[in-house]
Amino acid sequence: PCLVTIHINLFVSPVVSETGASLEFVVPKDLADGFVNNKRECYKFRFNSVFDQATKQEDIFENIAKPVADSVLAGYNGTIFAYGQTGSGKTFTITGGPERYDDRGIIPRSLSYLFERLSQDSRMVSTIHISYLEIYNETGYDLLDSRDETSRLEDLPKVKIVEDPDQNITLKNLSVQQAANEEEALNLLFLGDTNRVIAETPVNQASTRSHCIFTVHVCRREPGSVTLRRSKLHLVDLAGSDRASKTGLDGQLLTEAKYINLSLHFLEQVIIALSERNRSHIPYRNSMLTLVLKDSLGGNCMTTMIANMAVDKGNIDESISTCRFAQRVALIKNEATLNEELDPALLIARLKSEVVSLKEELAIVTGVQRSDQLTAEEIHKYVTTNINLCFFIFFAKFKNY
Ligand SMILES: Nc1ncnc2c1ncn2[C@@H]1O[C@H](COP(=O)(O)OP(=O)(O)OP(=O)(O)O)[C@@H](O)[C@H]1O
Repeated sequence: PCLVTIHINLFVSPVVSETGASLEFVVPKDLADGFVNNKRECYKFRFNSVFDQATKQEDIFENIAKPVADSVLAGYNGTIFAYGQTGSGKTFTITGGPERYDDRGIIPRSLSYLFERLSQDSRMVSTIHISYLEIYNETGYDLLDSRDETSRLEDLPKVKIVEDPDQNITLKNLSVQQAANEEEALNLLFLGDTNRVIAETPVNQASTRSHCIFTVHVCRREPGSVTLRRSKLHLVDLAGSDRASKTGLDGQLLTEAKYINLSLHFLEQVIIALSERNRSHIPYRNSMLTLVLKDSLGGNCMTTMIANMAVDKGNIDESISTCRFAQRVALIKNEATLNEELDPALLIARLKSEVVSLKEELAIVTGVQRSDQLTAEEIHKYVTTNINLCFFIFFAKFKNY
């Protein structure tokens, strides 16, 4: 199945027309000059769905996040990422607005939904863990650090990527904390968001210029079963995609803009490579973002991209560039598979209890009670076999000489 879906979330009243799930930008000749392309006036893009500024957060959750959360409960990985220029509503969509309860975004609604569904399903034993990572200028920071000393981003624990020989990625120093219920999970979200805000200064609005990845790790098993089902839900608030060339920045801001542009460029490169069927090499290693999302973009994952746009006249070129990026993402076809694995400790316990009951059955049938000690006959058989084997090896070596 095609698992990459693109949804457009419009914030500011559009100067574009929406027809079903497509968007049409009509750029007047005078505006086109110096902005986009003064030859072409009409740009049309098709998407899985288009939401205008009147759409409620609840509708966004029902249409976009709920199907992904359902697949996570079924044991598949899921990713939802919000892409778009600064101020287009990415944080509002992913986390929500601070003022009204109805403005809760995808993260709190997904947590609430996951805990509700897990509590209804008494056939499975489930646990939820949370991690929250911020990537700023190619360095990862653990947002779930609960020490009170954080006043700058640099005070947070730095997260390092470690790759094992099988090219599996682990994130060293990123805490993964258990949440027993919705309230505990929301407290972790709050802790992470507080660290995000504290680490900012008016000069350094890091959250605007960093990528934030909130991950819900779900582990499920039937009572007594040795099979574990592990899945992850990544909810990603990307840095603003504004093009550095246009923003007229210098100094630290320019450095940040370059990092963002570069990491989004590498994200695009990975996406393009994934959409080409015969490509054997996917350039995940170029940036921390693509390495962290390695199993969540093209691999074993249901990926949904939300392209946020502030579609007013001044932003028309950024909006068209966002649409173009979204169209390229739509070309990826993922094959998601169920993440099942055996728990070795449980497997050994099960095999041991099977041995005990088989011994009991055997004792009933043969009338002989087995113990863990070998019988004299078994010891004799074992010793004779070994002597014969040594003799055979000696003979074979002797023949070689
Ligand atoms: N659909 C919406 N309804 C009401 N307010 C919104 C909506 N979308 C965004 N806003 C408001 O617009 C402002 C900018 O939105 P937001 O911070 O989510 O943008 P952003 O894309 O995350 O920006 P940045 O890249 O700087 O992080 C915020 O004050 C937010 O509350």
